[in-house]
Amino acid sequence: MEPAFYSSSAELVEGWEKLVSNGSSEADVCPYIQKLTADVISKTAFGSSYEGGQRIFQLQSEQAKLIVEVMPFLFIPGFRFLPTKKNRRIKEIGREIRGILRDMINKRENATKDGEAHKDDLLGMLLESNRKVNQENDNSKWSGMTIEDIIEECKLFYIAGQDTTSSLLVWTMVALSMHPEWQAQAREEVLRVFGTDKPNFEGLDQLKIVTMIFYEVLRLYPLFAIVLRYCNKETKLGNFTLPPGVEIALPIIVVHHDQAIWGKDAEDINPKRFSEGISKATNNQVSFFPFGWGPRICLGQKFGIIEAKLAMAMILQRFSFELSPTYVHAPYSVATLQPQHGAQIILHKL
Ligand code: HEM
Repeated sequence: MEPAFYSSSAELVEGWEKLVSNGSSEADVCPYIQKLTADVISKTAFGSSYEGGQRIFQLQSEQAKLIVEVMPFLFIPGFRFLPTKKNRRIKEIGREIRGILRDMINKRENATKDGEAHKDDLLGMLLESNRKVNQENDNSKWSGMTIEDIIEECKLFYIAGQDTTSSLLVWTMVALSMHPEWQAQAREEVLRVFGTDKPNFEGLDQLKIVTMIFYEVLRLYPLFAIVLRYCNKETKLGNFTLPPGVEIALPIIVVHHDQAIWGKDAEDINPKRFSEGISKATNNQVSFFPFGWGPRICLGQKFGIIEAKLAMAMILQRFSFELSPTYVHAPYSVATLQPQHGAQIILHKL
């Protein structure tokens, strides 16, 4: 993982170094950071480079935008089955993504048969564990995952592993631009731990201020505004009894902004509230859950935080940054919480 995190972050900062060759330059950082996290997930999950997965990312983001557009009509029973232009495009995209992934899996299986494939990425591990389960059962009865299951897992990793970490990094750059005093503290910490050397995993563990800033950014801008739960059986929730079949929305964004929990400055950026860790900041209540909670909690939270820390450390080592006057603060939710009009930031070479 470390080489993929490092090489993709190095590519990002090298690109920005060219951009600021005259000292300073303005850019919407979103596409650069999206490319970084797309590259990392492509390499670690599928062993392919960004170009290999580029079509899947394009299709998934088009699909997410269309889904947000049709959402207001979903209360009409059967609406999603109507052959409207948008519904047809959503289905078409789904078919194209499944086709690309099926092709990727077939190629990998053929390469494995020829003894060529590597097994240390997610796709390799899924196929290998599937092969073992079936061998243990003498291939008599199919008991592993089906190709369709594997396709669904791959789709989930593409969407869960890319948009999330990129949004965290983008919001962190926006927050640190709004609060240069925290940007200075974060840079001081990074330079104290790494100097101008290449960051390593052990050092990333020592970045306490950067971690506090990430938590505060995830509190104010939780990438998923809500998570959903479905009651399989009658469930007691406080004074309520919920019958089976009921779906519950847990509004992360509302809890994270609640003044009764976080105090009068709930709307302000104050990383200090996490200086003694999450349990102290929340009084041991479940009031901070940007990665969800319970058995379905995010599988990639450590992955995402380490990836973001490494990228942020490399950015802080090389640049200072501030918001451009053209930036408009408008968080909106398309699959994840994103700045609606981009994140225009002025980068200065250090
Ligand atoms: C800062 C980054 C991230 C945030 C804020 C985040 C947040 C979340 C949330 C809120 C959920 C739903 C949990 C629930 O329903 O309780 C989730 C699920 C998931 N995430 Fe993440 N995520 C992040 C990064 C990642 C990364 C980098 C990966 C993969 C490498 C990943 C893989 C997954 C997977 C596979 C699930 C589904 C787990 C399941 O249903 O059992 N996430 N994430």
